[in-house]
Amino acid sequence: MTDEPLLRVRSISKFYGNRIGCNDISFDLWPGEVLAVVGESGSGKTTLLNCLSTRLLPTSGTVSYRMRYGAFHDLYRMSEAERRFLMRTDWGFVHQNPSDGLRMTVSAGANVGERLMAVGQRHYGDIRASATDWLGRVEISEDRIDDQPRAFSGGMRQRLQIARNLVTGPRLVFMDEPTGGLDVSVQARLLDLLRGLVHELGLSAIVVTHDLAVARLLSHRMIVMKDGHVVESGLTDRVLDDPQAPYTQLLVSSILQV
Ligand SMILES: Nc1ncnc2c1ncn2[C@@H]1O[C@H](COP(=O)(O)OP(=O)(O)OP(=O)(O)O)[C@@H](O)[C@H]1O
Repeated sequence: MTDEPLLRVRSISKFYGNRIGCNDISFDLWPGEVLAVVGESGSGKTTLLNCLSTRLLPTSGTVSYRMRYGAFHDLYRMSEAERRFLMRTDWGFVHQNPSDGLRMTVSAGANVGERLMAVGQRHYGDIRASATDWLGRVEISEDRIDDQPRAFSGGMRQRLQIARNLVTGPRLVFMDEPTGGLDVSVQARLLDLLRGLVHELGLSAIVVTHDLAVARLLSHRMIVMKDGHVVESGLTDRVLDDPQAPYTQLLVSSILQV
């Protein structure tokens, strides 16, 4: 642990014309910390995640990232090439829909291996060995390495997407509803796996979810959004066990009733 954050987010706002996407969001993300961003549909979670991961240009505000060599860089002042380099090396992005994060018509092994090639690995045997190792870590059996992900179940695809993202040893992973769209039993297994990997690798992550159970299991801290604003933030257990904002109280109680 260092005493400096990995990401500093200051007054990020994104407007779509007159419509608020997200408004005046600030927080620090610390090394090894998992932050959940929760809220109902349309509250601005995806807008915020896309602004933080430089997929969307905010209307105002700054996001700075502590590079491996220690200096903070303003993400929106970097060149496109520098941002792409960060995305390939230091960051991962796990999409809700695995087909957005995988190449569906190349083999599972190649999906994992090509990320290693993108960071400069050239030795075929080493790449194949790392891919095999990572498939094992996400519980995909080795004999599926040459199969294409379109032949996989939804849960397997999502596990493959996770392997593809983690194989390069990123420091920060963005996740957009990583267990959305999966059966409940598949979700539980995936969450367990994710929790183990995040812990083992000491990853920092920002996880967007509308599911408070996902936030509870994965995150240390959470922010609750409504209509583009943060209505409450704090340690996950505190927010869920003792919500202060009326909106969070409603969210927590409505979940408990189902
Ligand atoms: N490309 C866009 N153009 C115009 N308005 C948009 C666009 N994308 C999002 N919005 C609006 O911004 C607000 C926040 O949307 P956002 O998708 O960030 O919410 P969300 O919490 O991620 O919702 P969901 O869980 O349904 O994805 C909504 O009012 C939405 O209609």
